[in-house]
Formats: sequence, structure tokens, C-alpha cells
Amino acid sequence: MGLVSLTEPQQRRRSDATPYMDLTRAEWSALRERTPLPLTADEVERLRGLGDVIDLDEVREVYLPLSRLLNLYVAAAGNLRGALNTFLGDTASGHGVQPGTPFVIGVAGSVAVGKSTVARLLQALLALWPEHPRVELVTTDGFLLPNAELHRRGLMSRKGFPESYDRRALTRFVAEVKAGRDVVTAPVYSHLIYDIVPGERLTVRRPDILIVEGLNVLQPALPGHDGRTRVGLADYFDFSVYVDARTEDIEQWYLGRFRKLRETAFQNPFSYFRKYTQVSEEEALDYARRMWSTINRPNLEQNIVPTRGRANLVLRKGSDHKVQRLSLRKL
Ligand SMILES: Nc1ncnc2c1ncn2[C@@H]1O[C@H](COP(=O)(O)OP(=O)(O)O)[C@@H](O)[C@H]1O
Ligand SMILES: CC(C)(COP(=O)(O)O)[C@@H](O)C(=O)NCCC(=O)O
Repeated sequence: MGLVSLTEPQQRRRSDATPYMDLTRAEWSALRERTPLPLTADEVERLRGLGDVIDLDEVREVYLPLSRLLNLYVAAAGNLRGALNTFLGDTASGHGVQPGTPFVIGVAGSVAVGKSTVARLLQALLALWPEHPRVELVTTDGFLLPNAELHRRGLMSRKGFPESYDRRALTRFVAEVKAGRDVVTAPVYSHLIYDIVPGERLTVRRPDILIVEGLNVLQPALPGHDGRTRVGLADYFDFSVYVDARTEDIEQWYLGRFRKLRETAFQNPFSYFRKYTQVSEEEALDYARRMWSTINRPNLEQNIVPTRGRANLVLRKGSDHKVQRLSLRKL
């Protein structure tokens, strides 16, 4: 068969049917004109207070328009909920259907790609909108199995892989928040001790929006013992963001963060990584490179990248952390 060149309307028809629309940074940031939320000097100061190295132009051009899109989606989800309530009438509460329910956003991506930074920024920006001031953020590391249990299962060098989490407990937690429970609690992970903190819990009280950030939040549910498909974590998401970048860039960010932590947090006498402050920087970085190539990169390639196609929005970062391209799900 010879080469067939498509006419412009044919090309458009073909791209209309793909589930994503691709936008350059310039196309996306032009949409900020439609964002009726100017950042005041006070708010800018508060964002700086988050302690993340984030460029304010990046906030204005990328994350502010995203908060506007999400603000519209939150309103639309509320309308959908209203439709279900109208349909059910008096019987709604008997079925556990509440008029309002938290809007749940998942933030996925590799270790060190910048998920926490994106999630904290979204939390701060979304809370500026008067329609949804209460925004809670939960990281999935609280649902890692404690080190003792990881040792028992031979999973200590698989931390961050799907099997290193109590996935049922994580899904139950999000389901309970979404169901409108007054108080829901989650375990807490400490990067200092590299383990779950015994007895500590984080409490979530009926937020307007819940952000769930973690490596594996877009993983499909495991089948049950009977082989049947179960409801998984991502089934509770109203929106999801995948933070994407070149693997080589992410490795550099991982090593850069390790180097920075070696000069700060690792110095703490209780730090699990304190030993890497006692050896040369080169030895410490060799260890970090090993962690990257034996744990974090294989996890990225085997488990995390394959979930990218499930996200509503993919943010593609360049080596300077600036978002260069965005793919937004439209179908
Ligand atoms: N937008 C950004 N601008 C500059 N540095 C960033 C940005 N986002 C993340 N970083 C840096 O990249 C590293 C990884 O980011 P982090 O949010 O901790 O990743 P994750 O939560 O995905 O492990 C950190 O050193 C962080 O300071
Ligand atoms: C705690 C993590 C598994 C990330 O957890 P998340 O909140 O994304 O579920 C990860 O940051 C980590 O510590 N990985 C183990 C390998 C390493 O120390 O780099």
C-alpha cells in the first residue's frame, strides 16, 4: 500500500478521537487570562513560606490555571451529586448518599519527580478559592508496611513498590473520607527514621478537597481471592495528575536532593541516613546511585510509567523543573 497523506480535516478528525489534548506551555499559560484569581502579595508570601524552591512565574503560568480548571471540575462534580440526590429524593440518605462529598485528586509520578512540591502547591492554590477553602493533603507513604513487616516479607529493598503498601487500608481510608465520615485517620511515615511512626496518626475532618499524593496512586486494584475485580484507589479519584520528566533528569534530582539532605536532615542524630554524613560525599552518592538504580528506577519503569495513561493530566517537566507540555484528558 502506498503512502497516504491525510487532508487537514482528516488529521483533525483523527486527533479529535484521541483521549488527550496536547498543549504547549505557551498555549496553557495563555489560559491564565481566564483565571479570575489574581494572587495578592500576601498570598505570594504564603506560597514562598511553603519552603519549596518554586518559581512564581511557574505558579502563575502553570499551576494557577490548573487550580481554575479544578475549581470548575469541583463545581461540576457537585452538580452531578445533586442530580443523584434529585433522582433518589427522600431515599438518598438511606443509601448513604450525602449532598456534598470531598473532591479527590490523585498526584502520581516517580520518586523525586516533584510530586510533593506539586501537591503542596495545589493544596495552597485550591484553598484560595472561596468555594473550597478546606483542602487536605495525604501522602501514601503512611500506608507503607512498617520496616519490621517489610523485613519479614523480604521486601526491604522494594520500598515504594506496590507490594510494600497496605493497599487495602489506603483505599479504605480514601473511601471513608469520600463517604463524608466526620473524622478519618491515617498512619504516618517519617523520612527521618525511615519507618512508620508507632502510634502516630494524621486526622482528616471532612475537607472540601482531598489530595492523595504517592508513587502508586494510579495502580489498578488487585483482583480479590475469588478473581473478581475490586474497587481500587483510583476509582475514588475525581481528577488525577501524573508528574512526568526524563528518567535521567529525575535521577539528577534524586541525587541532588540526597546531597542536600546529607547537609541538613541526615545530620540529625536520629536520622536513619546519618551514616552517610560520616563518609565522603562520593561514597554517599555511590550509595544514592545504587538506591536509584536498584529500587527507584526499576519501580518507575515497571510500575509507575505504565499508569501514566490513566491520569487526567500529564505535566511534562524539563530539566529545569519547568512544565513544558501538558496532556489533558478530554474524552
Ligand atoms: N518546581 C520545582 N522547582 C525547583 N526544584 C524543584 C521543583 N519541584 C521539585 N523540586 C526539587 O526536586 C526534588 C524532588 O522534589 P520532591 O517534591 O521532593 O519530589 P517527590 O515528592 O516526587 O519525591 C527536590 O529536591 C525539590 O526541591
Ligand atoms: C517513601 C517513598 C517510598 C515514597 O512514598 P510515597 O509517599 O510516594 O508513597 C520513597 O520516598 C522512598 O523512601 N523510597 C525508598 C528508596 C529510597 O530511599 O530512595
